[in-house]
Parts: sequence; C-alpha cells; structure tokens
Amino acid sequence: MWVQALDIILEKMKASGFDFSQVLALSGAGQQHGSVYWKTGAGQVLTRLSPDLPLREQLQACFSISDCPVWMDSSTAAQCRQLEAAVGGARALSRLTGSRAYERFTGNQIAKIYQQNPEAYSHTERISLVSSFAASLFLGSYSPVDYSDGSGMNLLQIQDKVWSQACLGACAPRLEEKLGRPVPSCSVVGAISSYFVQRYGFPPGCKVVAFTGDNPASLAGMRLEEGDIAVSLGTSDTLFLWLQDPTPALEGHIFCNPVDPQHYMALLCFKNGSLLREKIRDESASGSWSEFSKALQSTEMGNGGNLGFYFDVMEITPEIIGRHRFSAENHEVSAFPRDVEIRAVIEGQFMAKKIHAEALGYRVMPKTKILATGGASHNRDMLQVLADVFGAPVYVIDTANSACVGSAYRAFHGLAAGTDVPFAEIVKLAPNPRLVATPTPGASQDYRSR
Ligand SMILES: Nc1ncnc2c1ncn2[C@@H]1O[C@H](COP(=O)(O)OP(=O)(O)O)[C@@H](O)[C@H]1O
Ligand SMILES: O=C(CO)[C@@H](O)[C@H](O)COP(=O)(O)O
Repeated sequence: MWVQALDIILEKMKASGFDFSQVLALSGAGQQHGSVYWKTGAGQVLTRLSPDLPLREQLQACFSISDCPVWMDSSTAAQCRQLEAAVGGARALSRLTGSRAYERFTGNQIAKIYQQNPEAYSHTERISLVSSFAASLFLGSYSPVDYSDGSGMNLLQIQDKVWSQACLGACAPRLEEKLGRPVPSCSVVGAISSYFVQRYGFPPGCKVVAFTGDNPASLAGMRLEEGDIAVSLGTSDTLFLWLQDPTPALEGHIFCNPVDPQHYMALLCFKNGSLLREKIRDESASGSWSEFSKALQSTEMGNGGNLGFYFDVMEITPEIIGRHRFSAENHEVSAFPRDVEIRAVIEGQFMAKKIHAEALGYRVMPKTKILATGGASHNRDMLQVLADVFGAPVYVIDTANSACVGSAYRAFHGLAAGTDVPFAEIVKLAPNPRLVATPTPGASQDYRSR
C-alpha cells in the first residue's frame, strides 16, 4: 500500500506537469514507530529497478512481513516488561533512550515479531522505520535511520546517539546489522536513484536528505522556538516542545532534535485524538463539524463546571480507558446534554495536554506561542478553547501539512549541509505563522482553579 501510494503520487505529479528537473534535494517524513521488514535479497532488487515499471510491481516479493506494525499497535506489553527488566527498570530505560518502554516503540515491535515469527525474522535482511523505508525507495538502496525518528524505538541512546547494546540484545538477535548505523537527521544520505531520474526526470544529482518521523518533521515545519509549544491535532493528538537539557521521565518522550543535533525535543502522544472527536461529532452533532462548532460557541468557557475525560481506546498518556463525566457538584454522571458533551471533550483533551506538558517542566512564558497543526487545526472554535486553556495565543501556519513543509525545509537545509548554516537561518524568509485565537482574559486562571 505504501509503495503503491508513492507510485500514485508521482504519477499524478507527472500528469499535472510538475517539473521534476528543478528538484535539487528532497526529504520526507513517515508516521513514527512503524516498521518495514525487507526480505533477504531485497537490497539487490532495489538497486536494479526498471524505470519502465511501477515500484509496486517490482517490490511485491521484497518483504518478509506483509502487514507492517504501525504506531497504533499496543499488543507488546510483555515485550515492554522484558526490555525494562533487561536494563534495570522503566526509569533506567527512559534515562538511556528518552522513554520508558512503550508498546508502539519499534524495539518492542521487533521483539514480538522475533518471538512469534522467528522464521520471518531470520529471513529479514534489513528493518526500516516508515521514514527510512520511504527514503530507501528514493535512494535505491537502504537508507539509515535518523537520530530523531530513531529515538522512538526504545533502542537509541539519545545522549551518545548509538544503538544501546543492552536494548538490542533484549529485543532480538543480530539486530544491529539489520538496523544499520543511525545518522544525524540533517545528513544527506545519497543521490536519488536512476529509477526516478529516468522515469520522472529528477536531476541525477538530486540529494536525498535523511527522512524523519512525522512529529520531528512537523517541529521543523512549524519552526518551533524555545518557549513555544506545538499541538498537532491529527489522527492522534501530539504535543511537542524544543528542549536543551532534557529530563526523561516516566510519562512522555524525549527525542533527538531533528534540526539541531545538540538539542532535543519532548513529545507527548494522545491516542484519543481526532477519531474520538469524530465519534462525538457523529453522536452529538449529527456528523457535522459546523454543528460541533456551534455547540462550542453556545456553551460557556468552563462548561458550567461539567468536566469529562474520554478514552474510547486505551490511552497512552496516561494508560486509561473509558468515558468519565463529572457534574459541577463533582458527581460522576453517565451522560451530558449534547452541547455540554462536545465542550467537555474539547476542554478535557486540552486541559490534559497542559497538565502533562507542565509535568515535563513546561511553563507558559509571556512570549509563548501555541502553534496548531493537523486536520483539526482548521477548526477555529476548537482553537479558541486551546488558547483559553493554555492562556496563550494560538497560531497556524498556512498549510496544516506541517510535516510536509518541514520535510521541504529540511531538504533545503540539506543543500547547505557541511557549511554549518543553522536551520533557523535557512528558513528565516518562510512565511510567519498566523494568529487565529487569543486567550479570553482570565481564562487560564479559571481553568487552573478547576
Ligand atoms: N473542521 C474540522 N474540525 C475538527 N476536526 C477536523 C476538521 N477537519 C478535519 N478534522 C480531523 O482531522 C483529522 C485528520 O487529520 P490529519 O492531520 O490529516 O491526520 P494524520 O494525523 O493522520 O495526518 C480527521 O480525522 C478529522 O477528524
Ligand atoms: O505515535 C505517535 C507519536 O509518538 C504518532 O503521532 C505517530 O507518529 C503517527 O501519528 P498520526 O500522524 O497518525 O497522528
């Protein structure tokens, strides 16, 4: 599916007259943590692709696992406990790799594949992340994993930027050779393969800059500065911040920074994001976002004291499931009126984000900007609640696809690789984010007191 998606995108671009010969460098992003298993011999196939055929037809037999584990999988609790035990506990693993063991993190996913399907594992010559997999297609050879996306595996020592031998050993045998050596996120990993030159007309020297995770790429696309907080309202909701001195904790993740190898980023991931909001929209707003917005407009900030927490699937931050509603008198109730329900979902989600960010050491400063992205950042009424809960102005960039924009910026940065030009300098002429919501005076104190 992923290979075919790339075929389709490039064919559509070609049909629309896109001039590939102008592309000097490219980069990209993939959902974090997902993994792709290349069968023995696949590396050879990659180097000999015929420009006369789509990629899908040529790569069909190249994978030892046909259904790639993706980030939403949470079936690896046993492997998580084994990994934590092997390195001296959850806190020790977090200090080493930036996170305690998480079910979706790739090391635990690999361990499960090795334990349940050792034959497929032994026929695997290379394991890619979704990001390095896509880069490999463009390169025509295996692309290394970059430090930033590599931090979402529970395998990389985030301070030293090398695979942890203890973690590798706890997950599966001969794993280091299947992963290859990780590289700085701004590395040029090679030139585009002749397949793309001949089939689409890319210039032969077009540089491929290491691909990274969707959240690190979004951080680049939003040109985050210290003190800012980015809120991505996609399928999942994620929150990320730029950090200099990380303090890995038991909740949340520390990743290597995708644009500055000396720095870090913190990330919190909430599984009950847009899919939950869509469910509530269908149940309480006749399936219409505009009805959903009307409910937010017609209810008061603070929701008359009603409070709700909604986790239809097992949440990541924190591990909890179920819908929990509390009346103004602090009694658990089984339902709210439709409009109250809609406000309760949005206020509950945004208050949780603020509380968890503060637990990682985050403080709203006078210059703090909240940068919103992802599909739901089109919804201005939701963004007003976000501004009120955080007590900070909310901005959006012109496109909600910040991971794509970030990939383009990173490709541009890659062109200057080796000259030590900082990323901020490279993107300084990019359009500034637009202010879309300012906090209602006194709002954040109101929310704090709740
Ligand atoms: N007007 C809107 N209001 C709220 N949510 C919206 C609106 N438009 C789109 N969305 C949500 O955006 C989500 C898709 O976000 P997107 O960032 O594209 O996803 P992904 O994280 O998979 O890249 C959809 O699940 C949808 O619920
Ligand atoms: O697991 C995480 C981050 O740790 C997710 O954020 C994935 O990176 C994919 O997210 P969506 O783009 O589907 O929201």
